[in-house]
Amino acid sequence: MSDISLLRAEFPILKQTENGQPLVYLDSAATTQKPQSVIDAITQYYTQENANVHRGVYGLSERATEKYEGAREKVRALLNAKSTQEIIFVRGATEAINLVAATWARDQLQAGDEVLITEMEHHSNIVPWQLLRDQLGIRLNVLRINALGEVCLNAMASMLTPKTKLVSITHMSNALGTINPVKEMIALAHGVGAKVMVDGAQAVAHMKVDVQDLNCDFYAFSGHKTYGPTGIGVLYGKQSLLEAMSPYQAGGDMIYSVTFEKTQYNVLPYKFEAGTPNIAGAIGLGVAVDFLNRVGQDAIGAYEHELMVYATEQLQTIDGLRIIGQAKNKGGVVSFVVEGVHPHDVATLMDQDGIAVRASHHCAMPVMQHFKVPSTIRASLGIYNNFEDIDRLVASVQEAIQMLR
Ligand SMILES: Cc1ncc(COP(=O)(O)O)c(CNc2co[nH]c2=O)c1O
Repeated sequence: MSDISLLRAEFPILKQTENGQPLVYLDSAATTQKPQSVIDAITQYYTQENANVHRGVYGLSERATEKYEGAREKVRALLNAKSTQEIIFVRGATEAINLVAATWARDQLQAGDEVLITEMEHHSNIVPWQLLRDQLGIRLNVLRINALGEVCLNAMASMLTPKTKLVSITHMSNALGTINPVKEMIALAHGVGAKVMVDGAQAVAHMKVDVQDLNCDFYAFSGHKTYGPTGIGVLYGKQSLLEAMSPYQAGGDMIYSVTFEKTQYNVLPYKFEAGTPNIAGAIGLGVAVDFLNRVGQDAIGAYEHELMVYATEQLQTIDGLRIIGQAKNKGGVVSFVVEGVHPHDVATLMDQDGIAVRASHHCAMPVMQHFKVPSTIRASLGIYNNFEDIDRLVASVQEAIQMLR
């Protein structure tokens, strides 16, 4: 692992204090902080390269297009997709999932067909399928989690039927930290002819993702959770599926020719990128990919795992504290509740100590229902966190509890 103190120095926001204390940022599952290289790339685009892409026949536009499409190639390589035609820029994982629901699913599913999700999904991978259930009459099945926050492959196999047309699963839970055995889950789903969407929002920044090795049909992630800017994300889709899908949004750039009688759509990936894209966001994402490649996704995940294990051990010494989510295969997320005190009150007091954690249902209300809690306090890790951050977290939790009890 690269020198963490040198890596921390690349993140300007970490130099500031919060309530008079050095900031300890432990909410990277919500959004990661941004390295100076990403910030500089966006500034450089707007100060030296800004022009609309794909249509200008002048140098500025050609350079902007080269940067934009260069970012797409970086994402292709990061995911090991076969072609840049399989890389669609969207706003984030939410839009990626909604795009598949609005196109592939609406094209392919009919009343009585089944979609399988897990109990640990983020709302962005629950509600789109509920809308289709209510509109198309499909059946939405839920693979339950166990007391540790894990799914069971045998239980999944027993839920798959010839009517299961889509399995949509998170690679890593934002609320529990559970890392799912997605490669095995994909193979099971393909065994009954179902396609698989993987929500990779919490994975790409923490582990190497190879979409060809996984053999997933769709893969989604958000740029802002991978050290990139907000408003840019990626949908990967197998080219054969994307070619057959109806367009998602209609307008400029997604067309080849338009008459009032008929429109011929553009080729991939542009068929799914209507209107002026988030050019600066894509360029920033490309530089974030450079950062991930320089540090190494698996190295980041291994370091965060060490911090997570240390944080779990230290927090578990606190009377009345219960860790929510103790999967054997777990990423850099520690969710917990404390007997007799509300998570929001604890997190509010922790903010006074300069500690930034999330107290919420984390857009995973079914997970909260499963564990019979209204919300949890969640510390989620990024490459810039260190063991001192964990020590300050634990001390602040202890102090908050003493004040509240
Ligand atoms: C697993 C998962 N899927 C999808 C999303 C949606 O991503 P977006 O489209 O970029 O918003 C999130 C966001 N998770 C969180 C956002 O804020 N706190 C979180 O835990 C997520 O954690």
